[in-house]
Amino acid sequence: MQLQPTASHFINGAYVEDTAGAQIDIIYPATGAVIGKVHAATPAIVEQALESAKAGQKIWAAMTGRERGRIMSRAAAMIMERNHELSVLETYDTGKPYQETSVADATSGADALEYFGGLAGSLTGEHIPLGEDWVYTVREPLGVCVGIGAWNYPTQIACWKGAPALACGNAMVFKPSETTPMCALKVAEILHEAGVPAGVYNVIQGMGDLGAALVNDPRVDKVSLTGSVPTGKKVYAAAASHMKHVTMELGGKSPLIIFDDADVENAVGGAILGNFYSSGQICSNGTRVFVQKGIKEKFLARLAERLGTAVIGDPLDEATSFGPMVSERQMNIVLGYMDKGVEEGARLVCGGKRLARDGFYLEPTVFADVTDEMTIAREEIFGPIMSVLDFEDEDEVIARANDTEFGLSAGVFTADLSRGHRVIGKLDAGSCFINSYNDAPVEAPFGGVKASGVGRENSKEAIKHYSQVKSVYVRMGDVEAPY
Ligand SMILES: NC(=O)c1ccc[n+]([C@@H]2O[C@H](COP(=O)([O-])OP(=O)(O)OC[C@H]3O[C@@H](n4cnc5c(N)ncnc54)[C@H](O)[C@@H]3O)[C@@H](O)[C@H]2O)c1
Repeated sequence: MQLQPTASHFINGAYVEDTAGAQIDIIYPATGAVIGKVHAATPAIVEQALESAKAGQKIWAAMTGRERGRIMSRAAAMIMERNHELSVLETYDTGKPYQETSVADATSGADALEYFGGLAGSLTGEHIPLGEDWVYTVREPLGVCVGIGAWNYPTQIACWKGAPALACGNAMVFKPSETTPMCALKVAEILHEAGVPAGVYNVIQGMGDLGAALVNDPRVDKVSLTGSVPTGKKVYAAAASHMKHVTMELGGKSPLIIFDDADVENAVGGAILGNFYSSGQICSNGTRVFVQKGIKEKFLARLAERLGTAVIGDPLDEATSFGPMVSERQMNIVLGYMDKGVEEGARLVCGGKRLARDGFYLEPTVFADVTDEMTIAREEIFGPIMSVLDFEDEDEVIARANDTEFGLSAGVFTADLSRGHRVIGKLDAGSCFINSYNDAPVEAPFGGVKASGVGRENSKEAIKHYSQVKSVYVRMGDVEAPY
C-alpha cells in the first residue's frame, strides 16, 4: 500500500504540490518511523484553495439538495467499499488498532455522508401566515467553511465537518492536524470521484499558523474546530473579530458515575470504552470515574482483570485491541501525568509506564483513591489514564462532577432508571449516556457546554450550524406609509 500521499494538498478537484512549504514528516506511531511527508501550504496554496472554494460553492449551491444528496450518498457507498484500505491508512496516520479503525472511522465518515446526504433534499423553510400577508423563510448556505481537525479521528472529523457543510450547499477548506495529514486527502479524493464539483471540498496541510490564517481570511464565512480548549479560545476570538459563525468541539474531563446498584460487568465495560478506546485519545472520555463506595473494590478488581486481557501490540494485527499514542510528544505528556498521579498520592492500581518496545506505547493505567484536587482529576490528559474517585451519595457526586470548567460528556451507570434520568438531568454536559458510554451515532447531536464548546455536530442540529435563515415578508395588499 502506498503511504506517501500523491501530493500535499487537494484543491479544485486535484492533488496540488508546492514544495516551498515547510516539510512535515508523517510518523507511524507504532514504530516511530517516518513513512511519508507533506509540505505546509504556502500563501499561493491558500489563495488557490480559497478562490476555488468560492467558485465551487456557487456551482454546488445552485444544485438542488437532492442532487447534492445523491452525490454524497455515492461517496458514502464508495467509502464503505474501500473501508479496509481507508482503515489501514487511518491506522498508519494515528496508530489506532485496525480492530478499531475498521469499525469506527471510515464507517462513521460514511454514516455522516449518508445521513446528511439524505437530509439535503429536505432543508426547507417555513411559511408563516399573517392575515393576508405572509412570511416565508429560506435556509441558505453560509458560503466557504473552514474545518480544522484534531489528530485522534482524522477521517471521521473530515467527514463530520464536511457532510453537513456540503448538504447545506457550502464549500469546505479542511486543514487536518499536522500530526495526521493523510486521511482527509482520501476523503477529498473520494468526494470528487463521487461527483462533488471541483473546489467544493479542499484539503490543505499546515500547522496552527495556517489554521489562524484561514480563520482570519475575509473569504471564510464559518470555522469549525475540533481541538483543545486553549486553541478553541484563540480561534473563537479570531472568528468573533470578523463576526464569523463557529462550531467548537473542544476538550473535556467528563464524569462517569457508577452507583452501587449498577451491573458491574456493564459498568466496567463502559469505563473501559470511556477511557482506553483509541488509547484514551477521545475528547468525550469519562476520565473521572466516580464509584460509590459499596461497589468500589468489586469494580476495581474486575477492571484490572479485564484490562489484563487487552492485546497490546502491532495495530495492524486484527487481534490487537490497544495501540500506541499518536506521537512521541503526546506520549511524553501522558507519562508526565502518570508521574504526577503517583507524586500526588493516588493509588496506582495498574499500568503507569511506557512499554519497552519501539513506538509510542503506554500501559493502560488506573489510579484509585483519586481526590478532586489532584491534577489528574482536573486536567484533560488525553491518554490511557483512568482516575477512580470514591463517593457516598447522589447530591455530593453531582456537585463534584459539575465542579469543572469542562462540560462535554457525562455518564451514569445504575439499575434505577429514575435515578439515571434524574442525575443526568443535573449534570452540566452536552453528550450524555445512561448505562452506556461513548456511543456517537450520526443521528445524535454531539458537542459540549461550558469550556468544551459551542454548537453541535451530527444530527439535524448540525444543519443549523452550517446554514442561515433568510426571512421574506410578502405584502399582498397596498403599502400604507405616513407621508
Ligand atoms: N469535542 C470534540 O469533538 C473533540 C474531538 C477530538 C479531539 N478534541 C480535543 O482535541 C484536543 C487534541 O487534539 P490536538 O492536540 O490536535 O488539539 P490542538 O488544539 O492542539 O489542535 C487542533 C487543530 O488546531 C490547529 N491549531 C492550533 N493552533 C491554532 C490557531 N491558533 N488557529 C487555528 N488553528 C490552530 C492545529 O494545527 C490542529 O489542526 C483535545 O483537547 C481533545 O479533547 C475534541
